Amino acid sequence: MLQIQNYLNGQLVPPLTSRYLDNVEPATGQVYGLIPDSGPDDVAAAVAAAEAALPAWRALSAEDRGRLLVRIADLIDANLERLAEAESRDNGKPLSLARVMDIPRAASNFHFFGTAAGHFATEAHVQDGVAVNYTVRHPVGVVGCISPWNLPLYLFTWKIAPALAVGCCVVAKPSEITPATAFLLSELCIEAGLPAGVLNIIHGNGPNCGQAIVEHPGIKAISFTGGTATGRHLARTAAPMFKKLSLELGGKNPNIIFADCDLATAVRTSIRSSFANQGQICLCGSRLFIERPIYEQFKAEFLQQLAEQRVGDPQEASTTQGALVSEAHLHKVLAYIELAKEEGGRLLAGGQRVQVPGRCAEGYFLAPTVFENLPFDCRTNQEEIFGPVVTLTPFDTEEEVLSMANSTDYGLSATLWTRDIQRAHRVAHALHSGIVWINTWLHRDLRTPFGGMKNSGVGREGGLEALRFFTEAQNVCVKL
Ligand SMILES: NC(=O)C1=CN([C@@H]2O[C@H](COP(=O)(O)OP(=O)(O)OC[C@H]3O[C@@H](n4cnc5c(N)ncnc54)[C@H](O)[C@@H]3O)[C@@H](O)[C@H]2O)C=CC1
Ligand SMILES: O=C(O)/C=C/C=C(\O)C(=O)O
Repeated sequence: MLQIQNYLNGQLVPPLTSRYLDNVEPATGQVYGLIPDSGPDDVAAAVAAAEAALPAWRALSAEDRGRLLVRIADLIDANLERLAEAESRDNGKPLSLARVMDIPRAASNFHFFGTAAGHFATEAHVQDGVAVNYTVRHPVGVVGCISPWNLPLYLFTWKIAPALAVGCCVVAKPSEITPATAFLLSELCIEAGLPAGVLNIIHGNGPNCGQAIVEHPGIKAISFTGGTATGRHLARTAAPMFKKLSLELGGKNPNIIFADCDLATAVRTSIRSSFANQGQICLCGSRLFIERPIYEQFKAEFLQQLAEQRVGDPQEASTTQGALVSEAHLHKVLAYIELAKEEGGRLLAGGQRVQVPGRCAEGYFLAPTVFENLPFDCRTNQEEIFGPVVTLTPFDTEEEVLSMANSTDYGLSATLWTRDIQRAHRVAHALHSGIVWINTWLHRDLRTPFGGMKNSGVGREGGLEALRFFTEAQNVCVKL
């Protein structure tokens, strides 16, 4: 049985609470490990360790800090197979996906921010020969990073790496549902020689452990990715303490397909943007809007390619759809499928739990599900389902599709498919989304601002935005 430990002040230690939570393998429904059920005392010890480590860590040159981060990136690369297996087992995602997406991206996060810190220049403003102002960016101090279960190591490292790069020390909590790769990362940090206390990984649930991180007065900034309701609660706690907040929350993203698109590429990519990671990516396009002249053709080709998806044991090479992350999440998604039927949706594919024979008989598998005939403003089309469930809706005009696409409380990402370059830019600029992909999906450049509008979040991650978030700007004015 895998028994996970906290990474506190450079050591792997049991929680001060002495309590543990079960860790369940979603593909089998069986408990396969234990994770610390840490509480406020564990968090306080982590903050104390981080505060003690801070002066030496921030005094290191960006190059020296970067060298350590790149060493961690190299160790992630060297342990790719072990990490991918752990991620797949913990989350239910296909091993093949963890191998090519989650773990390589975790290494890229450390590599990118390890090298980026050396390019992080300060600004200067000269006032007509009268004065010069220059901006110093100091590390914020000890920061909290709280991450979700859908892309566990990928999102955990996306927060930790920029914080460490600029000289902050970190108290981090991975999701209690998928703690395994964060634990393996703590072993790699020890192997890399990361100084004690610079990064502390405390495991536990949201209300006890996450809440204690948000409430602790020693934590100066919080970077959070997760559900919108949790983000709202977190903001309510942190705002009166004037903590800096970066919130990456939910999405209900439109995928707009115009009749002049490259249909084959649009269909193939839309299968991925609908169902990758069992639809459990905040960037998945769950509302497909198709221009009426190609609606039937798109639908037929989409359903034909969907039939080639294989729901099965995440460890098998042929599997494209693994298990949903938990029994509770499976039931949440199944409840939305019932709601879609009640709202008048016509079921075109899926809609039911899948029984995978053998070791996965008790796993949380769901057939990729497609509905049509639902109004754009029904709950199915407005609320985040965060699973392999999409809707198809025809449209006639650009104006109509924009009003449907922008109708939700979310504004994270959007995809549009067209060969008309002017329309592509016009529609992109009119979409209320922090991220717009034209003729592609999840094409990432780590330098770009990443985040959402409306209820999809506050602030931006990525590139300079992340480096700025984890620093305090101080202006120094010198009279010439
Ligand atoms: N990136 C995204 O957009 C994600 C969206 N979701 C959405 O959120 C829904 C709920 O999923 P959950 O697993 O419950 O996500 P969640 O938002 O509750 O969990 C994310 C992280 O926040 C922590 N957390 C929970 N309560 C907290 C608190 N009071 N203070 C500090 N940290 C806290 C959790 O332990 C976890 O590490 C999902 O069904 C999905 O719709 C979930 C995960 C990722
Ligand atoms: O940074 C990325 O490429 C992806 C981020 C995805 C999320 O934040 C999410 O699914 O929660």
